Amino acid sequence: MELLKLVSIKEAKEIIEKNSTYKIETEKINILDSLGRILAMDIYSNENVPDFVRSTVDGYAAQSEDVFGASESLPAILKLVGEVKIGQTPPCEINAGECMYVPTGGMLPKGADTVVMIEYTEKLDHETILVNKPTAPLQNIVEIGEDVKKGELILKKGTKIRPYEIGVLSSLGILEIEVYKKIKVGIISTGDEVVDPKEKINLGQVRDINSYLLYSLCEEEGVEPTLYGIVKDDYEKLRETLDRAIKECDVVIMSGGSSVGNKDETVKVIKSFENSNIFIHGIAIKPGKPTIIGKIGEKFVYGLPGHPLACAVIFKNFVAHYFDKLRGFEREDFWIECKMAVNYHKAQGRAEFLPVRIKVENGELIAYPTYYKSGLISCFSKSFGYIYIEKELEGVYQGQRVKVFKF
Ligand SMILES: Nc1nc2c(c(=O)[nH]1)N[C@H]1C(S)=C(S)[C@@H](COP(=O)(O)OP(=O)(O)OC[C@H]3O[C@@H](n4cnc5c(N)ncnc54)[C@H](O)[C@@H]3O)O[C@H]1N2
Ligand code: MOO
Repeated sequence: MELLKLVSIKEAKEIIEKNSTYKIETEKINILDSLGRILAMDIYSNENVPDFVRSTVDGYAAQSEDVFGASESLPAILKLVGEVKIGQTPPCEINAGECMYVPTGGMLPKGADTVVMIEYTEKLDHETILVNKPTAPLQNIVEIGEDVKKGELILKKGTKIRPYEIGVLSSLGILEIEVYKKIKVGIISTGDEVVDPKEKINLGQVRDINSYLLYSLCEEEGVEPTLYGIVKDDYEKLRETLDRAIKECDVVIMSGGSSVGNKDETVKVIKSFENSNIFIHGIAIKPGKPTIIGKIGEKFVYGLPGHPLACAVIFKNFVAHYFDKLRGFEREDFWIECKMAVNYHKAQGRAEFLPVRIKVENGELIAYPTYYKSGLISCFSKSFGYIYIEKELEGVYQGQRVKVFKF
């Protein structure tokens, strides 16, 4: 029986990168439809935001020199020369010894360099204001271009659009942006024992988890999944479904039948396509060892392990990574540092992704492994994230500080 030739995680990622030649087209969309999409252009600001000096409080625009040293016992006395209306330009400039009422968000009159909050003033009569607290130059104001400067690169190609990016774009009046089209991903579950959850199952059968798991993982990545259903371990049917999926999608993910058993047809079926090339069959990772990654023409085809946990771990590490490459997205992984609750001995020869949940004990974050087998699914839903244990290590010790990455 042929043994799988395992590549390391690093090698697998490099192979994926080297083979990422497929081009994803771009499209122009309204910013309200752009949440989670990846920007396909650099965006420069063509104006200053704000483009006028703006007050951040309700109060009196004044010259800071005039209110320097003002106090309750010795207030500064200013002449009120008018009022700024919100959304309008000030009626006039102010000079030394003068002030003008300005609302929050109102434009500062020329001559003013500070705004005294209304709470620190007293209106003596219709044209006299007493100020009993000093304000420094530039206090309580937003300067021209303080938010965004004209000509500034505000969003880089490859940025994932969040609500905050949409806010910045609307502040500049940019309502249409160019993003990568959603990557179309075909999902095929295989296995004689796998049954659609809508149907009744018999002993020995299992409900299809992977179609649902992969579909939602795809949605989380902002790509467009299509389910091609469950295909029995039948070479012709699998070939026919893969042929259809590869024509209709940019990437195809199959699950099940990736190992070396008698009925594991995935490799045979991929190889039957004239223009196919399998560049990975086996990664030194737990869970997820018997993973297949190849191409049919220019399009990537994945054969993920049938075990649901393995399927999810491989998706996160090697499918999402490929989506990133196609869209120029640089992912940043953040972690939470925790203390390990117990000793954990890792399997030899493979790097391991160990699911954990976090508890707070005596003010410390403690990571508890949610003991798992890769054929299970519920331990992931009980976990916060995972710790990564390198291939060369034997395991992790109780009390050791570990990095917990969120799922
Ligand atoms: N002799 C060996 N046997 C196995 C090896 C090995 O190296 N030598 N590797 C094991 C590892 S590790 C994994 S992971 C699995 C992967 O197996 P396959 O990818 O070939 O998947 P199947 O055999 O088709 O299924 C495995 C398991 O998962 C269940 N399954 C499959 N599809 C679904 C689905 N859509 N929803 C829910 N569950 C699914 C299936 O019923 C099996 O229980 O191979 C080990 N064996
Ligand atoms: O790689 Mo397998 O996923 O350990 O069971």
